[in-house]
Amino acid sequence: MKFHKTSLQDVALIEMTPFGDNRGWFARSFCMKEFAENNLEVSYPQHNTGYSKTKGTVRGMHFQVDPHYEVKVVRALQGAVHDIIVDMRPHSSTYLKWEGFDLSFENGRQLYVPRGFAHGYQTLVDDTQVSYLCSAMYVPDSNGGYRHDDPAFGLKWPLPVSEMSDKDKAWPDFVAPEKSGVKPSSMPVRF
Ligand SMILES: Cc1cn([C@H]2C[C@H](O)[C@@H](COP(=O)(O)OP(=O)(O)O[C@H]3O[C@@H](C)C(=O)[C@@H](O)[C@H]3O)O2)c(=O)[nH]c1=O
Repeated sequence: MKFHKTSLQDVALIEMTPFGDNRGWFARSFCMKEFAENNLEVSYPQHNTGYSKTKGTVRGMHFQVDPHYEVKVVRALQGAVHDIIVDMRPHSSTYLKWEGFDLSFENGRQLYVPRGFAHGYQTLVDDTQVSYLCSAMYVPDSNGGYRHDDPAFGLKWPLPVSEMSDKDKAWPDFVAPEKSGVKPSSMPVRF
């Protein structure tokens, strides 16, 4: 596997190393040893899959709050997505910065999303499956989110939005705690 740095602190873009033959190919998608050598989380008690029917579907921007905050390792098992993450860690050098990544079945790329990031994606084709390893169990009460079009972030999505959950339409505006003086418990990482 190859591990690439990105513009965001602690984020990695991971490429598989496929071994091709007459049947197709084989590749490692997770390796405890290689992740550990790259200082990445190695324990993932949950492995989730989300299927979206329609091109343009947006899910996000999601996180779980501390202490249930989680690393996610995201990839497209089928189809393609534009995946966006926002660094919500107040003490990070890339606090409130974001970056988008194209993840597809064809390119096999995986995105390593550290604890303290908001995460979302838009499907680029119909019938897309996204899989992600999670380093923490799902805890409904610790779920948080921001809207995909929150003006505080100015995220650029490649397509018009076709589908979205009611929950994702209703997330409140992000207000920077350092500006408002309010230190919300709904930040992924507590202030
Ligand atoms: C995430 C999750 C959801 N659920 C349930 C809750 C709900 O009834 C149903 C659908 O949940 P959601 O609407 O939150 O699914 P979805 O919008 O696909 O949520 C996912 O979005 C992407 C962007 C992420 O980053 C993921 O961590 C996750 O939050 O599944 C679980 O039982 N376990 C889980 O781990």
